[in-house]
Parts: sequence; C-alpha cells; structure tokens
Amino acid sequence: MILDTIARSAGKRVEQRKQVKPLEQVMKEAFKCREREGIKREDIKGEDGTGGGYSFKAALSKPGVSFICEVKKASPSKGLIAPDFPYVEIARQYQEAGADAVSVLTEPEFFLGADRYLEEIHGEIDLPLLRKDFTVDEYQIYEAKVLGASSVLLICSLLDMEQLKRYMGICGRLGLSSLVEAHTDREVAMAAEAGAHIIGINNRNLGTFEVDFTNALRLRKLVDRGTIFVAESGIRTPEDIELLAENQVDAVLVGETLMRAADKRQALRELKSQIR
Ligand SMILES: O=C(O)c1ccccc1NCC(=O)[C@H](O)[C@H](O)COP(=O)(O)O
Repeated sequence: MILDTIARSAGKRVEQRKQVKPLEQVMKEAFKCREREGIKREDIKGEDGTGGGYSFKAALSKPGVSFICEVKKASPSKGLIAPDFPYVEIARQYQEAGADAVSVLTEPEFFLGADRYLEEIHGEIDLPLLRKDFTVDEYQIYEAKVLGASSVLLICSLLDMEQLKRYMGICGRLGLSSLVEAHTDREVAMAAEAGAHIIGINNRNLGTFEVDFTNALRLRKLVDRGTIFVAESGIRTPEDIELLAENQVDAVLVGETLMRAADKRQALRELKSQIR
C-alpha cells in the first residue's frame, strides 16, 4: 500500500537526519522557539491550550467555515500538479484571498515537497502553517516547530494509540496544534479517545486513492461539536463548501482545486462565494 511505502520512506529519512542532527539537538532548537514565544520549558504543562501558540487551532475556531489552503507541487495519485511552483507567491495569494491557514507539503519523494518551502513561507506569510508530512517519529514534530509550523499532521492509520497520545503531548508542549486525521469510523474513535482537539476526515482513501466526498458528511455525527471538524480532499466547488457548511463542518482543506487554478485568489474567492 502506498501509505506504508511513504511512511517507510519518512522513517528512513528521519534516521538519516538523526545522523546529521541528533534528536537532542533538534529538541533543544524547538524548545528555544517555544521560549521565544514567551513560554519557558519548566512552565510547559503539555496540554493543548496551555500558554501561547496554537494559532492554527484559533484560526479554525472562527465562526463559519475556515479554509486551509494547500501548497502542493505533486501527489502520488495525480503526479505532477504544478510544474510552475512559486510556493511563496502561492501562499501569499492564499493569504490575500482570505485563507485562514496554509498547509505546506514537505514530503520530498512522493509530493516533491521540501522543508525550505515551509521555512520560507513562514518568513513571508502571517497565516498559521500546517506541516503536511507523514509523521512516524517525534523527531519530525520538533523539526516542524523549528521550521515555523503551527501545526502537524498525525494520521491515525500510521500510529498506534500510545504514539498518537505521546505525539499530541509533544505538540502540546511545543504550542503546536495537531490535526489528527481519520478516514474510518474506527479511526475517528481512536482520535476522540486520544483527546484530539482537531479531527480531519480525509475523503481520500490513502490506500486506493479513491475519493468519496460524502465520507466527511457521513462521519460528521461521530465527532462532538466541541472538537474542530475538518473535511479534507476532493473539494472542488462552492456547492461542495455550502453542503459542508450545512453539515456543521468547521474547516476545509483544499489542495488540487486551488493548485490547478491559474488565478488562485479568484479560485479561493469563488469557493467562498456561497457562504457567510
Ligand atoms: O493526494 C494523494 O495522492 C495522497 C496519497 C497518499 C497519501 C496522501 C495523499 N494526499 C494528501 C491529502 O490528503 C491531500 O493533499 C489534501 O487532503 C488535499 O486534497 P486535494 O484537495 O484533493 O488535493
């Protein structure tokens, strides 16, 4: 299955990086970033909502549907999506058109992402950033903080319960939000039991690539209203957004539709046109 291949590749990459920069070093750098936000290591309680940070969660907590717009050059299911890829400019256009957060693919092998995309976008854009990668090791969470992310992706099908809780705890201590991604009823239950504050339902089956837009609608009722609910993948039209809004979806994650649009500001404004 492709997801296992992507995860194995992520694991290998982490092991190589640890040879260059050990875990202790990247942890130190990440907590330095946290201290710059005014939170001292000894004061950190490790619960989501403690102290500063969490700008990603705040951005998705606004009334109405919030938009997480994705910067993605390629994907395993679609191949090369954006041969011309001025990533900072794309993120700037999202910001200008009213995005609430930006998702930046950093996975290099299957999505042609790069850490520097996240780092540079962080330097230029004010919106909270999601590091979109395949988290299989805590090392990647510390890296995400150093690169300027406000949030990391934790995919339930790649983690066991102990890992999920531990990684959420690390995010909490670093002031990062975790977007906990589920695709099935069982994974939603796992995310809820772990205490996820933000649950993303991927409409794409990451094993078969099949996209079923109704998956998020079907699973909506399993997530309580106090948890931020995000619909991900296969979102194409203003009518899709309208339907998701009617079903109390708090946020959407949109990639390909925007990435293929020649005028991204116009495309995002159009998607938002039927709501608010
Ligand atoms: O998109 C893929 O082909 C893919 C394959 C395997 C694992 C993850 C994959 N995509 C990540 C995502 O879920 C999307 O980038 C994101 O939800 C945006 O989806 P879309 O709007 O359909 O580009």
